[in-house]
Amino acid sequence: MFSGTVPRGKDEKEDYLLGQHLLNDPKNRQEHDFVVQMIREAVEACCYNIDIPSAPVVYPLKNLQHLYTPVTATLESGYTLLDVVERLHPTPALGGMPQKQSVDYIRKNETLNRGWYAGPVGWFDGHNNGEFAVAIRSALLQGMKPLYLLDVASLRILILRQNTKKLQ
Ligand SMILES: C=C(O[C@H]1C=CC=C(C(=O)O)[C@@H]1O)C(=O)O
Repeated sequence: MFSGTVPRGKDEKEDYLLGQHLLNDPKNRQEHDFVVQMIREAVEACCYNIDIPSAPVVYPLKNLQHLYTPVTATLESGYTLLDVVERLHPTPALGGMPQKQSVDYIRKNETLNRGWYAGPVGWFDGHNNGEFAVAIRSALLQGMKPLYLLDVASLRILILRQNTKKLQ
């Protein structure tokens, strides 16, 4: 799970300092922890063998660095991948918290229409194989003309495969 962002530095030293600043920034750490705790509660309802590190690490991408906490768990029998997706989306990183009140508040008060801002996208089969990601800041194109264009990025929140039965 990714939440908390800084840019990459222009050289190795600046890159490291930015990453360390992110890692030690109380606001980003608290927000990250809100998401981790929500994910913990969501997977506890349908998984066991839940493994969540006590602290995030800095995860560098091409232009950004994020705080990253990998979450792994095994799905209880009787549940499907969609049960997990339903419980996880939207995390506080996307919809705020408490979930219902903040999503209601955003819908009521935000003047911008987010359109297809965020949603789980993926696949599953009848054997509980599958993989889902949260697509965020998506564009809806009609021809080549954007109807909604916020930016394009994606955030992978979970993977489930029958051979490992792991959720990440
Ligand atoms: C919700 C967004 O980003 C999420 C994904 C990566 C880092 C995030 C952050 O820095 O908080 C967000 O959780 C967004 O860009 O609209």
